[in-house]
Amino acid sequence: MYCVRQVTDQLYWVGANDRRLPLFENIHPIPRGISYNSYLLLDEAAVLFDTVDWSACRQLMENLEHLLDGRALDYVVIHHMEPDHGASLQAVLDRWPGVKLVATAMAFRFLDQFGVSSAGHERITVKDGDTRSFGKHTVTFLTAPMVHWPEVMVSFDQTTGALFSADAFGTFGALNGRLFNDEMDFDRDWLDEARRYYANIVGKYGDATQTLLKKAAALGDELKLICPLHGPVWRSDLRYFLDKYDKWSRYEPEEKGVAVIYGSMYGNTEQAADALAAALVERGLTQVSLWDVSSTHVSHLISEVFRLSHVVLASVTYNMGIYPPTLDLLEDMRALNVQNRTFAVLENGTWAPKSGELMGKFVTEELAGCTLLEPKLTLKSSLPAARAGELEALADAIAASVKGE
Ligand SMILES: Cc1cc2nc3c(=O)[nH]c(=O)nc-3n(C[C@H](O)[C@H](O)[C@H](O)COP(=O)(O)O)c2cc1C
Repeated sequence: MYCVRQVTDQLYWVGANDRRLPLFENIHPIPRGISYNSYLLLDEAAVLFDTVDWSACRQLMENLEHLLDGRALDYVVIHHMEPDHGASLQAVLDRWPGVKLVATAMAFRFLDQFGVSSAGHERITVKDGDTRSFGKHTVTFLTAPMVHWPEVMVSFDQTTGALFSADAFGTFGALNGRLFNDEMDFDRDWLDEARRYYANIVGKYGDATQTLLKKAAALGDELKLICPLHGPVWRSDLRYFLDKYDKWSRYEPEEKGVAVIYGSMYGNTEQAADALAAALVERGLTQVSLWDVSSTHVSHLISEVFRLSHVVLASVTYNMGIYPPTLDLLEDMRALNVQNRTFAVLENGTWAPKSGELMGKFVTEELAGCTLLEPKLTLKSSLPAARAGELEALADAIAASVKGE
């Protein structure tokens, strides 16, 4: 059975949802699933913008058969050759032997590398700024290198104002019938997953995203729709999501607040982290969150670090080093280019506490624009009530920094 949504008079969403995939990129948990968006333009030419993951191929084909209704598919525009969008290309090429391919030179190279057999299909190589008319609709192709992969391009339909934005503006989560941002409470139900998607999938490439945002800004009021490869289509309040992307890609926090992330084996570090979080809330901070590094997937922690201005890392000492899950988080922050955050550290050790010094060094030497607040709080196995004043002093320093005092 087909499942399509009309986007504009001649444009249709023909993608599919996957609610069975446990891990996106075999890394990131997606308990709410994922959508693979694909779009069909039925103008004088029938144009497919991207395909879907192999798991969603059958749905894509049924959607296309339904809408084409015996008519041939004329073009496939490939914005991104990653297999979650390119894997079903072969089935489309085999089904419509006359279909022509439109992509960047690098995307065609990747297509060959992934083993897609396109013999007999005309290849139209496009460069940044090239334009093509498909009938009433004239589309401009804009390269967006490293907005995830180097071959990426986006395209802009001048007629409808639709930006096919590839992985930019994507979101984790299956669509479940709702396609447009105004059919859902995005801020309540989707923003956290959108941020987690951005931070972990695109987050490393803030500069590339900024370049794309400038191209989008140059479109001005002509930009009416954003059609990403995952998640909702934006047809209203575009500024809201463009502003989020602007903040995230500048590595600016969305909120002034503190993520307290602790690594603890026997509960003593956890207890101190709990007390610190409570002390921060008592000082009037409303954005305080507390996370166990061992039981929270690192993708959520990265997302929280992108959201908030301050991070407290509380970690036991482990073989004279940082607790391994906390070290993983720090390394992920470095890999994803986390910048411009204020950190505080709390360490624990029974015979030679060392994790605080190492975390402080990592933050100041490995993460661009990040600063370390004093004092560092050192626990020797546990924090006795008699030392509560030291925890209060750390809370004072963090709260003052958050409030900009
Ligand atoms: C495998 C292992 C290695 C450890 N290495 C160190 C160490 O190098 N230095 C130290 O002071 N404590 C070390 N510890 C002890 C813990 O850091 C310490 O007991 C801490 O208080 C535990 O805090 P928790 O109750 O939050 O788990 C180690 C513990 C384990 C299990």
